[in-house]
Amino acid sequence: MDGKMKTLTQEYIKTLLPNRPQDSHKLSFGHVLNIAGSLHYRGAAYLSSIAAMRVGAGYVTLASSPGVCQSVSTLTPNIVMHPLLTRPIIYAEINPNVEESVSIELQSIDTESIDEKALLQLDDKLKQANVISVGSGLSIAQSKDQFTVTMATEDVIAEGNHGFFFGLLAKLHTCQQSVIFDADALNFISHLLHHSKNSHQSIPSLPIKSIITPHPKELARLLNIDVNDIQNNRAHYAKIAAKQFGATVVLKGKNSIITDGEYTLINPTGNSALAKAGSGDVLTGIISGFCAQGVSPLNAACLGVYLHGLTGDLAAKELSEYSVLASDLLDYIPKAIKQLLRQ
Ligand SMILES: NC(=O)C1=CN([C@@H]2O[C@H](COP(=O)(O)OP(=O)(O)OC[C@H]3O[C@@H](n4cnc5c(N)ncnc54)[C@H](OP(=O)(O)O)[C@@H]3O)[C@@H](O)[C@H]2O)[C@@H](O)CC1
Ligand SMILES: Nc1ncnc2c1ncn2[C@@H]1O[C@H](COP(=O)(O)OP(=O)(O)O)[C@@H](O)[C@H]1O
Repeated sequence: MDGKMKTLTQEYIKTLLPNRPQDSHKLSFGHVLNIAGSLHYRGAAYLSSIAAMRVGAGYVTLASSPGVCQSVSTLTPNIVMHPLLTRPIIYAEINPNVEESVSIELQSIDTESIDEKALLQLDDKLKQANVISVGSGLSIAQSKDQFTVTMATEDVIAEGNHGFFFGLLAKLHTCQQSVIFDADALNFISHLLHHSKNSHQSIPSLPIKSIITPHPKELARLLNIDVNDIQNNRAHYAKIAAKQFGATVVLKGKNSIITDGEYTLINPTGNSALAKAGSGDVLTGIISGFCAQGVSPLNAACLGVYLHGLTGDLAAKELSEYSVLASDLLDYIPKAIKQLLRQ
């Protein structure tokens, strides 16, 4: 590939498919550690984990709250669960019937926020995995957004998954494996960069083999610019992000852009069937599954985006662009791979 922007072709994509040696076992095809899901977004953990296995990864571990792990394990026996320590959120409730000075009562509720101590539970898994995906459905909700609080009580308000994520970023910083940052992982980074009270704290740079998969609004948050500017010059801002974060960037949407800052590719596959909640989580799983099999970040991003779009095209042919669900895409991944192999 030269330095100009090229459209991905099926012939080229086929050359990126990893081999399947017969003298092999499950770990020959890689181990994905997927840190995903939260109280409201359990489906994202399922979709991203299964998609990784559907494209050939040999082993997927889902690290999430016990509630998410339980839900996903009822849906599928194929994923290994790593339940993480959670903590209740302390919040203040104001009783309107009494004077405010005496009205604040501390309450606690289990919102499945991951405790910072869970970082210790990840040490071994981070060593075992050869790719880490983080963020699909992780939830950046802070208790402050959910409950009525006063200045006086702000100190005791726990901050959702923010502490856990900040610690994770520090751990991942020196990681040599491919790391895919999706959805709320990107929103956490944006928050740390542009809105955190602690934005004076230096943010660890991303690991050396990072892939970020923003939709346009997520990229707008990361770069702190207007989403319309991004949409009017998608390749330009994707390249800026690649250079700023030292990562391969997948800027999602119709004709997704893939760039590492040097090579820039545009994807021709996909249709409006993919504009359905959860289809981005499927993409993250597909890319991590290819990274697990030893494909480089740029090639895994190209292969993943093309195949995801092709999956949507095949699904729409049978189900219509109206009716495809993100979970249907999982069933069309094998058909899309077979089409690539036939070619
Ligand atoms: N089943 C599950 O468990 C699912 C879980 N999910 C998980 O949910 C979490 C939140 O993810 P999220 O993308 O819904 O929220 P968020 O980043 O706040 O963006 C919302 C706003 O962004 C905009 N916007 C979005 N797309 C855009 C585009 N292409 N181009 C331009 N703008 C775009 C749009 O703003 P508007 O245009 O309305 O101003 C919209 O209101 C995340 O962790 C994800 O993994 C989901 O995958 C769903 C299925
Ligand atoms: N109209 C479209 N044409 C082609 N691809 C699309 C279209 N709409 C969405 N997609 C693709 O679907 C996925 C949506 O991801 P995302 O916006 O993160 O949604 P979610 O968070 O709900 O999963 C991306 O891969 C995007 O490129």
